[in-house]
Amino acid sequence: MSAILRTSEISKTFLNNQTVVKPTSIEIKKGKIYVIEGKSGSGKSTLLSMLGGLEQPTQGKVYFNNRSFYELSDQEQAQIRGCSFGFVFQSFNLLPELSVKENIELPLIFNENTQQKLNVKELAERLYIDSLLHKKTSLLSGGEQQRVAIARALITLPDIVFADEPTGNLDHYSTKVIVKLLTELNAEYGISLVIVTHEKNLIYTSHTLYTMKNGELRMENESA
Ligand SMILES: Nc1ncnc2c1ncn2[C@@H]1O[C@H](COP(=O)(O)OP(=O)(O)OP(=O)(O)O)[C@@H](O)[C@H]1O
Repeated sequence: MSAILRTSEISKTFLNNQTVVKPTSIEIKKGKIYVIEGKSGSGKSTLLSMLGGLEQPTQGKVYFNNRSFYELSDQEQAQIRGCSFGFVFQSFNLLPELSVKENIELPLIFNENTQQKLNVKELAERLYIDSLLHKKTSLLSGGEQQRVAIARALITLPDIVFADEPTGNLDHYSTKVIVKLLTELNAEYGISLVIVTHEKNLIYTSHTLYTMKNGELRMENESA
């Protein structure tokens, strides 16, 4: 199967001349789960940001559906980020004054071309936050907030979800709910997942496991 997203030797060097991601080529295929493990500071988040269209590589190219992403217009890039990519960060990034429902619907408001593909109530039920839909997110626990962030990332039924330690610091229950939903939606809709995590159940379900060490990505194992 051909890759939806691929890179040719992307690297990132910051202004202090520190190369935090060494030349890396990776392919993201439809319906596959990729996990990246590695120590703090090894370059995982920087790599994820470059793959997700959030940070331009210093060298090399990122191709989404065979088009060089960072050479597209700002509008085209925003459209791909809004419609085809979903993001989940460890820090939730929710708007505290808005309700759970409004936060989940944010991608639909920010980008006029974005379409709602999943039903808010149904998604909320699957994440056990349906009774919280009208509450402000500032009133929720960390685990509940992350489940809202997951719903927001999935509402457009993206091709790829990028998640940076989505279950870091969360309680066992929220972790279990999040792992279950991500793996179910991967199986049901063929959403590809690219996840930076140390969570053993996500590592267990991954099709390809990578480790990042001093900016170098290494494939540890790959299943069919
Ligand atoms: N904008 C920036 N300018 C300069 N250095 C940066 C910048 N962003 C990240 N770095 C540095 O790049 C290195 C890799 O950071 P990165 O966040 O990618 O690592 P990580 O593996 O995701 O770490 P963690 O697990 O702690 O999140 C770190 O040394 C960090 O300080």
